[in-house]
Amino acid sequence: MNRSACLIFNPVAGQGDPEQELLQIRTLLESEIDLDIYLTTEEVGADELARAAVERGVDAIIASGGDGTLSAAAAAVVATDIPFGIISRGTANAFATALRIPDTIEAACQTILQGFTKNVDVAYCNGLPMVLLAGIGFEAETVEKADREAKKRFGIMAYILAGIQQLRELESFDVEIETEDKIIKTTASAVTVANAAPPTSVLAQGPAGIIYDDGLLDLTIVAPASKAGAIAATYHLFQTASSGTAAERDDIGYLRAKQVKITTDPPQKVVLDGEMIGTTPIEVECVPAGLRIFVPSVEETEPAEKLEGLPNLSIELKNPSEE
Ligand SMILES: Nc1ncnc2c1ncn2[C@@H]1O[C@H](COP(=O)(O)OP(=O)(O)OP(=O)(O)O)[C@@H](O)[C@H]1O
Repeated sequence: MNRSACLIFNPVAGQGDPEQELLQIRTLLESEIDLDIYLTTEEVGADELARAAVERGVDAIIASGGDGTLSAAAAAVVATDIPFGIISRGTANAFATALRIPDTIEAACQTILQGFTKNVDVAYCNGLPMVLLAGIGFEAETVEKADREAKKRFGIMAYILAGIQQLRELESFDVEIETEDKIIKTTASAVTVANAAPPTSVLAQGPAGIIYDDGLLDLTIVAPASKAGAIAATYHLFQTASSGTAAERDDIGYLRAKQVKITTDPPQKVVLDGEMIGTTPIEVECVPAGLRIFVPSVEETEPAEKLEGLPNLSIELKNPSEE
């Protein structure tokens, strides 16, 4: 007997041809999975459609769209034990990258077809489900500045341009961070509480690797003293994210905690999984193993070598025994 799933599809997400993409998904999945397909509209979002699917008691929920669609659907699936599939078709694809799920339609569908699932942590931030991260300070501002029009025109560049613009307006604030075992007070320009984060969420990259199934949140505090310092700190975090090492600058701090309460003076804007949700204070609590997602059976490893494409390339294999 075939498996079955509810597919929630955003027909305006990303820069591809949505009709073509839906057809591709159906072609790949429908050989083995009976799909009940729902399209999001401006009025009825992925959250509402996913909640209704949970109530119907479906076998699996698959969401396809940009980060907005995926996190809205995931939020409704938290703590239900219904397996959740992700087919990413957005600009940044932060969600899939953070959860280490392939971001091409074909590979994402293969992952779902293989049927291998894993429980990952989620969190609640001020009572709202959080899969990736909550950003206070300039990460929050970046999202607000990269509007939908700009994203459509410039893709991922929109985020970078918004980030650069934000650096020029850098402001610091007093912050108090209360975890289950300590209270930290300092001055900062950005505080990020991550459950999972892609390397492009630079301001979350204080610790050496963000672990999404350890029952803990990863906090990064960035406190540069000047604009030049902000650029240097951001660049350092970018490097640590790429190399998998922990940040080592006086103006970057990091810690892990099960739960955290953050108050700032003055109040700061907060972005939760890519959406503005208001201002500080926030309270974030990790929900260990709160979401069951389809993942590749073998984690993809980065290739250690890439040479193809270089001009006039020739590769000669040496056999040491013949020397
Ligand atoms: N049928 C529709 N018509 C217009 N807007 C829609 C429709 N369906 C969903 N939306 C809107 O799409 C937004 C979510 O977009 P989503 O994040 O999935 O894609 P994206 O913006 O292209 O991706 P990314 O955030 O990665 O750039 C929501 O604001 C939602 O209201």
